Amino acid sequence: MKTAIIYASSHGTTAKAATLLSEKLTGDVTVIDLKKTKLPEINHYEAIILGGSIHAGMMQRKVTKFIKLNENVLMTKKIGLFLCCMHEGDQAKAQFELAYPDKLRSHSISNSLFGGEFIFGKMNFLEKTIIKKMKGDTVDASTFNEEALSEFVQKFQQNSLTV
Ligand SMILES: Cc1cc2nc3c(=O)[nH]c(=O)nc-3n(C[C@H](O)[C@H](O)[C@H](O)COP(=O)(O)O)c2cc1C
Repeated sequence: MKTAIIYASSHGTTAKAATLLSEKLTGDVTVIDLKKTKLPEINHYEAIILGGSIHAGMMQRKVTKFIKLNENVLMTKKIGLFLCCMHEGDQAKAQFELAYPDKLRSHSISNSLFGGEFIFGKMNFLEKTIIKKMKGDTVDASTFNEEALSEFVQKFQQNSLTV
């Protein structure tokens, strides 16, 4: 099965998740960074995995725009959706629901939250100020969840055989 992992990442967490996914998935997998490839051609892929992260409540516009432009084609593919963010529980779930349209979420065969990372060395001054105020310090933190990523892969592969 030809699969494309299409993502946008601000500080590298989603990029790391995309690479890990490509290593764990079987078959022919291509990783596409929307910062480098603005209008990827997706017709020849049977499966598409979309990923982004949350900054100030919103997923990257590059991902949202890609979804809008390809809405109809995406509904003909096997779809996986993931999100990286630091909020957990209901807040994370609400962010996920805001990031991906209803129609695409219902159509997806696997979707998950992979947690996130605060890497102060990669933040600009404004970002550092915002996160320091919110968090109370400038210590790097990670909730990145490789187990959730492996479960996502398992479900994606299992369901792609039946759908
Ligand atoms: C300036 C800034 C704002 C953020 N805002 C949110 C937010 O609103 N909700 C959330 O859950 N995580 C938030 N995060 C955490 C990011 O989602 C997390 O750092 C994620 O790992 C970023 O992934 P990326 O490097 O692929 O962009 C924020 C991080 C930064 C630096």
